[in-house]
Amino acid sequence: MTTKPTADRERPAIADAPPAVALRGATASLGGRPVLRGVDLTVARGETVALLGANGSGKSTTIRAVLGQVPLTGGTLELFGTPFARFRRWQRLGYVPQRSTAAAGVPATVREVVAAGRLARRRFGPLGREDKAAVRHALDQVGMAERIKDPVDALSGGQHQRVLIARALAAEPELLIMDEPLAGVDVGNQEALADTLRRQVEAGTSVLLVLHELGPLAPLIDRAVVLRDGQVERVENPDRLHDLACHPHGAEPAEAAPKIETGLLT
Ligand SMILES: Nc1ncnc2c1ncn2[C@@H]1O[C@H](COP(=O)(O)OP(=O)(O)OP(=O)(O)O)[C@@H](O)[C@H]1O
Repeated sequence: MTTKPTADRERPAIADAPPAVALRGATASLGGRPVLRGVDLTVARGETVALLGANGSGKSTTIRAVLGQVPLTGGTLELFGTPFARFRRWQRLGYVPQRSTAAAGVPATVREVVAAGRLARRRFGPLGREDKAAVRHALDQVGMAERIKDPVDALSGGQHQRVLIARALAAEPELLIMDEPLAGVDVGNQEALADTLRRQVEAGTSVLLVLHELGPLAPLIDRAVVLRDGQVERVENPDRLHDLACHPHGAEPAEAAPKIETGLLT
């Protein structure tokens, strides 16, 4: 894990910067059914926010709404302080989709998949030196550099997942959005990925991620937003303090809230 990208990230100063994500009163429907029913979600610059909740509670839909993949029927969304309709700087975002939706069976090499993470940063055409360094660095970070020439079809599920994480890292994003990034990844590699994510966070990256189990990522989480039936049920800090600013649905006292334990919310 030695290669470094040649370009610095050119981040703006993050003190006092508008939040990476500001979703307010978001409503959305899928298949004619309301799926998000007034979700408020803020990810401050440099913050790591976990979305938790039972199957079908709206976690993936929330992050897909943040990415513009699910249109809002109500409420507002701002990314880095820019109303969504005017937001164009997609290179500031990296996205790791839910594994089942990402396994499309496309014939591509590991290098090609990870290089796709550079698309928002460059014109079409051959990879430049910076792109190649970023691809190599991202693969180093997930421990997959040795498989760079392999077809992704030849990877196991967990290895494929690590390549998808590398694709998001290759974008050198200021906001990483990940849908169950550790699904199918073995414990040893979960620890390694948690370490990678910790370095991203230390470098100032904001992170929004869907998790079923906090696992080795637990120490990184600043706030956990628990969804239920398309609404925020509660918001918890690691020390179980509530963030009322982000919890418009009536938070219970912290001592009454059940402790967030691995696997208990699903
Ligand atoms: N394409 C779709 N058409 C219709 N309904 C959908 C569609 N996608 C999701 N839904 C519904 O929206 C609701 C929220 O789904 P979502 O995928 O956001 O849940 P989730 O919290 O991410 O669940 P999981 O933990 O199972 O990934 C569910 O009831 C689901 O059935």
